Amino acid sequence: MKVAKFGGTSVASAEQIKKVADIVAADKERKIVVVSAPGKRSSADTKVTDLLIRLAEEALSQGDTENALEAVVARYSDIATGLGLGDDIVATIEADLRKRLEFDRNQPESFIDLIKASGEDNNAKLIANYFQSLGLNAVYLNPQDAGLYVSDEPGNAQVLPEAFDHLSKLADTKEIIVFPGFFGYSKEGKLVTFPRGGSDITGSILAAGVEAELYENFTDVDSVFAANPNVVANPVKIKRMTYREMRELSYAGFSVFHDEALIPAFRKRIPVCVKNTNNPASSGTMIISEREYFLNPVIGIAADEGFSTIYVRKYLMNREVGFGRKLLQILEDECLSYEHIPSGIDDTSVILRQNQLTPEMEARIIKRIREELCVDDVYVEKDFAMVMIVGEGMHNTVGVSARATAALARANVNIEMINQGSSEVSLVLGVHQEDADRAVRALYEEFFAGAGETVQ
Ligand SMILES: Nc1ncnc2c1ncn2[C@@H]1O[C@H](COP(=O)(O)OP(=O)(O)O)[C@@H](O)[C@H]1O
Ligand SMILES: N[C@@H](CC(=O)OP(=O)(O)O)C(=O)O
Repeated sequence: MKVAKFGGTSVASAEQIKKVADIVAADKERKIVVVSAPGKRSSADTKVTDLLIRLAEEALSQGDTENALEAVVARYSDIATGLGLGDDIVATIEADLRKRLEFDRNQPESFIDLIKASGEDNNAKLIANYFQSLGLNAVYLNPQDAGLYVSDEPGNAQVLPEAFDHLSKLADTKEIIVFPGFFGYSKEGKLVTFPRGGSDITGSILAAGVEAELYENFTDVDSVFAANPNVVANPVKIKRMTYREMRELSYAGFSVFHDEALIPAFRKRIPVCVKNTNNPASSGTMIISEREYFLNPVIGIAADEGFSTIYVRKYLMNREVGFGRKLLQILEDECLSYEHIPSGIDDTSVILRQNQLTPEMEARIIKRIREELCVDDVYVEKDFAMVMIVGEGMHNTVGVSARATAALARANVNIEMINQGSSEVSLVLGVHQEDADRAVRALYEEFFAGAGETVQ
């Protein structure tokens, strides 16, 4: 059995959904089909998920929900017409949305989750309906009925271990199951969404649950490339990569596959294949446990923006037992997660996602660190990007860091931070945000110039 997930671009229009049906019908092993909400039809378009967030926010601020609701219904109506489906399905979708808008708004985050998850839920119903109209033996399945239980963290759900047992029962299905991505239910029956882009996570959880032979992730590019194609022109295609290479690269900015989606597939050793809905004949990228890496020590270069550094200096920090624990305790008290902690003798920098630091939070953290840890200096610097060079071959190849730093020097990019060693497969370079694209291009040129069309 294969689990096939189709991303927002693959289900953005009737034309795209017809391609999805062809792909599903072409292989009888494709028994579980996970779908996203309709995504962008062009770069200027708006994803249905974003239209739904707007709708939820209008409702919460007692604004004009009718226009916002119309914009969502119009997307489904266009799709239904293009697929030759009757008006019933659109009426069902509109009624569903109106019903959701009546739910309790006292917990705004849960209310937003309920509205935004309707994008996937209604699309799955519509696509199941379309498959049936083609004579395919297909059914829509709701995540609650399937037992996809998750933690009650709105917009940030994590799968609960018992979900896998429930989902394993789907392995016997005779029908093609059309399953909405992006959300599950808490044990108390509350709908909770995964982080944005989380339909990839649903697909991986299902693939692990049924122990699929393959998890296919259909998107709008022929493969994972060695660098973001929006930054580097015609980057080389990656044929094979390991779970940990993909996890590091997607964490660091390869938005083609969600970084949290690797873990369920990895634990059950389910191979993942990233493929193109617009060109299914192309072999795509296989993500597997191990690969040979004699061709190039590096497999990809990614960059992600929006990081801040809390810089702390205290003379004799190295001798103060418990300093690191106390510093991290302050972050824990304030519910802040961090990404890296490069340290010197008398200094340490805590790098964290900037979106966690409101001005009030920043002022409170600085005050607490200064007063409770009696430091000589503490301040926050903003707008950093983390550039990550990733490859299984890096740890036993001499000179990767030297090549990387020399390439950045030639491109006149100042390196603010280097973190190497904790991960065997990556090197992280902190640079100013405005230098990030230049850094990626310089590193790509250094490691991939003349590499041909594909790597590994
Ligand atoms: N290294 C990369 N390789 C391939 N695509 C990438 C990479 N980095 C970023 N992307 C972007 O990811 C996009 C696909 O992801 P996404 O838009 O989330 O697709 P979907 O709608 O299928 O979920 C591609 O169109 C491409 O612009
Ligand atoms: N629709 C959700 C979940 C998702 O995975 O979408 P996509 O497949 O378009 O990345 C989002 O936009 O976040």
